[in-house]
Amino acid sequence: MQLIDGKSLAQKVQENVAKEVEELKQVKNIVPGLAVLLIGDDPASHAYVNMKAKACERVGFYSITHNMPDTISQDEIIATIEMMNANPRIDGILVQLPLPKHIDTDKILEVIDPQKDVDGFHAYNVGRLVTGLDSFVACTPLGVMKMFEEYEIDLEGKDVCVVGASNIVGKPMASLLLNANATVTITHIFTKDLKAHTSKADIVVVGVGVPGLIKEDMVKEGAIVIDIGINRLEDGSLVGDVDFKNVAPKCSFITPVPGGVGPMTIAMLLSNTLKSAKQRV
Ligand SMILES: Nc1nc2c(c(=O)[nH]1)N[C@@H](CN(C=O)c1ccc(C(=O)N[C@@H](CCC(=O)O)C(=O)O)cc1)CN2
Repeated sequence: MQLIDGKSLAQKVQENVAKEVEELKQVKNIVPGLAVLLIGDDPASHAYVNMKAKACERVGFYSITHNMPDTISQDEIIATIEMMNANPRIDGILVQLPLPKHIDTDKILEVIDPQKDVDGFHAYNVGRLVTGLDSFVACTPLGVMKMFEEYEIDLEGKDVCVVGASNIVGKPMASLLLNANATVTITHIFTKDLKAHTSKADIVVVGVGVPGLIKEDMVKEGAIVIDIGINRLEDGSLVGDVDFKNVAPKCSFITPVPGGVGPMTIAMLLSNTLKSAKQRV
């Protein structure tokens, strides 16, 4: 069994981004800029946004965080996004999710200029991804693809079971895998027999937020298991959606939580923002 080390890979991606930022500054006098909108007081969202701001600082980006109370109106959020759309120093805009219940997430995401949509959540970029065109791709699934590349895991013709069909993880993950010529099954809350699907798969990718959902008898011998789940337990510890201790011995490759896919999310956000800055006109 080989552990896929997301922490080290994320570090490597960040170092490469930092080098490219230095070049971009010297050759074109461009400093990539990221704007983050953080609405409400969810502690996990605050922690992730802080991590993003620190990562931006490390690689030499300009970044701004718009911290807003959860009493804010939808129109005020839209006005802030429009301001960022028009700001020439800003190459990437993201709205930290989840949003408070009174805000319509789909409406908010549609306002972001698709050319600055470094989270890849805008319908324009989702459509381009599905059709196999170049686009901004959601950071977590993009990070998983980077892991496959780094560990030379060939996807062509592989049976992959994606557990979870969310817009930010499961669906873009399935599109990326399909574009890489894998045979993809997406399972979700209404799937009748989850085990029937996972146990046949060469690769299982899970991101649903249910601690320990994937058990030893649900994966085949030699499977590759990618755990996108991030669940904070009452004792403060962090676990994924896979029963790691019992599943790992059966796997050829597996990602841990923490230190697996999570750090790749921020690394790929930096990479997407750099890509956007390079496309500045
Ligand atoms: N607008 C977005 N919102 C959310 C996204 C996203 O990509 N865009 N993803 C998640 C949260 N997220 C980034 O926003 C994120 C999650 C986890 C990690 C991470 O590095 N996790 C570490 C553990 C960190 C800890 O101790 O808490 C790990 O798994 O090792 C980074 C970013 C939902 N919202």
